[in-house]
Amino acid sequence: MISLSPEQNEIVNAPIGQPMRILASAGSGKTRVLTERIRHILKSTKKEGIIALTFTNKAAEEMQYRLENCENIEERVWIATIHSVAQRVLEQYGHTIGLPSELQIYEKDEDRMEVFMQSLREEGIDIDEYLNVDNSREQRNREKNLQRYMNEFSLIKRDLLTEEDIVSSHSENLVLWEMYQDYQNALLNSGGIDYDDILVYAHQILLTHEWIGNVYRAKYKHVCVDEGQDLNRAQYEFIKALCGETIKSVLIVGDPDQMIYGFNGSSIQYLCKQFDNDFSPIKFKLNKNYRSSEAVISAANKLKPQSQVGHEYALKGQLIIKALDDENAEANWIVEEIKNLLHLRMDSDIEGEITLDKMVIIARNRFIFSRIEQALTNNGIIYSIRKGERNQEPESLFGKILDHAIRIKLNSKDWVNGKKLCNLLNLNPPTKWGQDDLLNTWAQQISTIDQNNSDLYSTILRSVNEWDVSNPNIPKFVRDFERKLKELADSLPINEDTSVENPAEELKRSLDELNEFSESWIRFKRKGTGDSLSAFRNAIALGQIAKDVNENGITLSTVHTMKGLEKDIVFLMGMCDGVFPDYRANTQREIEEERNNAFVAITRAKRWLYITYPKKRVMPWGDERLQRPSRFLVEIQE
Ligand SMILES: Nc1ncnc2c1ncn2[C@@H]1O[C@H](COP(=O)(O)OP(=O)(O)OP(=O)(O)O)[C@@H](O)[C@H]1O
Repeated sequence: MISLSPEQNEIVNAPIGQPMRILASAGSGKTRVLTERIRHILKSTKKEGIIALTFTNKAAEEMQYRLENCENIEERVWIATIHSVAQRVLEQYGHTIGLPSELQIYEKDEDRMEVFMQSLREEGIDIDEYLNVDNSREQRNREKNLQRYMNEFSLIKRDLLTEEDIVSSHSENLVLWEMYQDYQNALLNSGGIDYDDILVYAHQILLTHEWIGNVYRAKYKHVCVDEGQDLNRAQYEFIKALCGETIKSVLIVGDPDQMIYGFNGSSIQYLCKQFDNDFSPIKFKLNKNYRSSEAVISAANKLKPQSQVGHEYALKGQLIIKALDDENAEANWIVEEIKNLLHLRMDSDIEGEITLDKMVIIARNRFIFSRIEQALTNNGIIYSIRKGERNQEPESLFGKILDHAIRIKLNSKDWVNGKKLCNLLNLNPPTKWGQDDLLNTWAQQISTIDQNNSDLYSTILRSVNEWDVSNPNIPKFVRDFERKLKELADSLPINEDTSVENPAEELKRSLDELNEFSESWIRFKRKGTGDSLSAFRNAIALGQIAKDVNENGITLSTVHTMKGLEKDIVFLMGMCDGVFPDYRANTQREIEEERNNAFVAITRAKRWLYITYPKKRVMPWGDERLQRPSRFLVEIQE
């Protein structure tokens, strides 16, 4: 167990009951201090509960893991993302503001747009006129305008804007607020809400029903918030409403230099100003980097002058910068370097053997990885890509049918998924949505259609229809269908013609997805946050029970998915202007956020940092373009 520094200790052992704000630089031990503080509160108070709010599900799991050995941890500490806590408020108290009890989250953009468009069509509205599309023949214009409105709606929710705000800020489009209301009604008429609504409605519930906030406040007397620099207004106001007038023991920790969610409405002003105004906290600072070597800290300080100091025992480490002829040369050079490192095996800078799991390749965006993936594969080097937390769509027909059927079971008004299911199975969609018996009716229809596996598909619908939504018997479903799918596999003719759609592959994918479904259910039950089908479905939609990434081999990660994590050896690739900073960043504020991204990327390194860029890149249409090194790289080299 590493001992805490005097500065860290002061925070962990500060008197309990007062608001605290910690501004701390990369690698200065924020996460450690936060977990130790929670441990301290648990020990020092008898029964009081703590809500610990994280930014990602992964960070919540990590904190859970670190606090595992605390007594009564499950009962006393609620560790979750802000969205998960808000979702729980909705599940339990949504009815108090007129929301249906089985709320469906439309997590995909395409579904939200479809719900909106269909409701306009039903009202007999001329969509092109409504969306202000000049040329009605241009489908692309319509989609672009629609996407623009969807972004506006998102912004309204993330910034908690009111009608007056909209009217004063959008004088060129006075109907925006009306359109927003149309969109909200369209969602609710389909029995659903969107991702941003979770916070908006939960906030509204807490503001309008003091007693509901009191239910939480009776149990939880302390609130801790991680990654405070990434809060947007809706998130901040939700936390504030959760604390109400009574919770004063609020600790917020963050690093303004690591704010990288501006596209999500984040602003450092909630951490740096608003919290100050609302809570008058005691303030702390941590700027000693315990993670990185001198070489890494020096590079970080070039980007963010005086942001951090190294600690007494920081190793020298190394920074290697390399310009390569083109993207292939860059990928090959990195792969050769990885091989050299593996060959080296030991070095006094690195604890233990140098292995692939001690390395990460970071890029500004995932499109940069195509060459390096190819080069790693060609050299037989195992790698995995860290994915974001959003839900993965099923791919097999079996998986898709199951997914849509579950949504219909939960919400028979969900014509978006209902129609998709009808399309998949060649069924006629009903003229009216919302009847309880849809799945059974479709199951009967399929039985009469002559198509491959119709028996299997109708049985899926029937089985899902029979589930008790408050506690579905999913293990039995999994057992039954595992057997059925295996029987189908056994009956396949041998020597399948692989030039046509391969049924063996499709069956394998179906079984894999059934297995994933089963594992998700087990993880959901283990979390203990509910038993119902709707809680399960929403946990999937919010990525709360996503499978851990397989971190075998070397990791490839974008800056955003590497946030909060660390590795001994970091390769930062594709470091040319246009990629990093991203070509769309034009304003001063956007460029500063790109700088934050670069700062996050390099401070992931514990010991050795490699930065590379190609001197030319081939554009998708074949042109070769000369590249300039990233302006951030130039600064680091100065
Ligand atoms: N007092 C300490 N002594 C030695 N090592 C420490 C100390 N405090 C933290 N560390 C180590 O420093 C590293 C960074 O700590 P941590 O991840 O908590 O920092 P952080 O501030 O959350 O980082 P970031 O914001 O950059 O993600 C970890 O490896 C941690 O174990």
